[in-house]
Amino acid sequence: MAAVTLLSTDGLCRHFGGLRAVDGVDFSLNRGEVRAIIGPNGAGKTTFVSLICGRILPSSGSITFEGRNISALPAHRRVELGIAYTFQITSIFGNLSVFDNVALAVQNSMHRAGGSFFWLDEAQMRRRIFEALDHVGLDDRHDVKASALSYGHQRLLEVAMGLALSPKLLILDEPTQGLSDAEIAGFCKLVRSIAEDATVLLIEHNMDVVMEVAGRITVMNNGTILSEGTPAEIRDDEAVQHAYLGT
Ligand SMILES: Nc1ncnc2c1ncn2[C@@H]1O[C@H](COP(=O)(O)OP(=O)(O)OP(=O)(O)O)[C@@H](O)[C@H]1O
Repeated sequence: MAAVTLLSTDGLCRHFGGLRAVDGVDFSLNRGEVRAIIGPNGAGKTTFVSLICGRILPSSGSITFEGRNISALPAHRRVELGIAYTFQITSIFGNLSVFDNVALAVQNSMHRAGGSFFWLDEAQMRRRIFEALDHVGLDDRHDVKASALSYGHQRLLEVAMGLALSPKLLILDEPTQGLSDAEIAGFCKLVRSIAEDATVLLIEHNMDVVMEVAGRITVMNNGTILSEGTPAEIRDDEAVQHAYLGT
């Protein structure tokens, strides 16, 4: 089947004063891919995905999602179009239950998107929340306070908060940071199952995870794309080894 472009960027730049955090990035992501973005600290990975989800706006260049220029749209409009994200910094409310955290994520996007999910009645909303919790394996912990979850489970809760928005594109920023080996193995399985319905873009430092889950890898360095290819191609790429692996 021919690949269909879901998201692309054209000459995308974001400068902070004199610093070119993202510097003329041309990027393309096909529907159904699991794409990893890797690169050394400060390469511009988080800035790049923040531009895609609208947390920050570009200095220049454009972002196209499903054929539509979304460069100037605020984040909540992009959520409405199907772009969901979880970031390194946790967005969980510890004193609320697991269920309520997911409910809040859905309600927030409903509210901010001007009622795009307005058609969801209470039963539908509950179903959607439980589906998301079931997907990450937290359904039996729905009434537990989020602060009582282990760190690994809190990260899964964040993924559930993204999944409950039924995204076409789910962006995960360092999702396995701080997880145990067993939790990381579970996470890899989870990403593969999410990818049955959605496109996944993840920033990941754990190379074992990258090699296992990503169909393709984009390597960033100094705000630009250094290389792109399959895990095998990237592993054998000398420029990547030099810049990223320091060998
Ligand atoms: N809001 C900001 N203001 C000023 N500089 C910033 C800002 N955000 C990021 N930067 C700078 O932009 C560059 C790219 O940062 P970014 O966080 O995107 O890199 P990264 O590849 O995600 O790094 P890491 O792997 O350490 O998370 C860094 O030099 C960083 O200090």
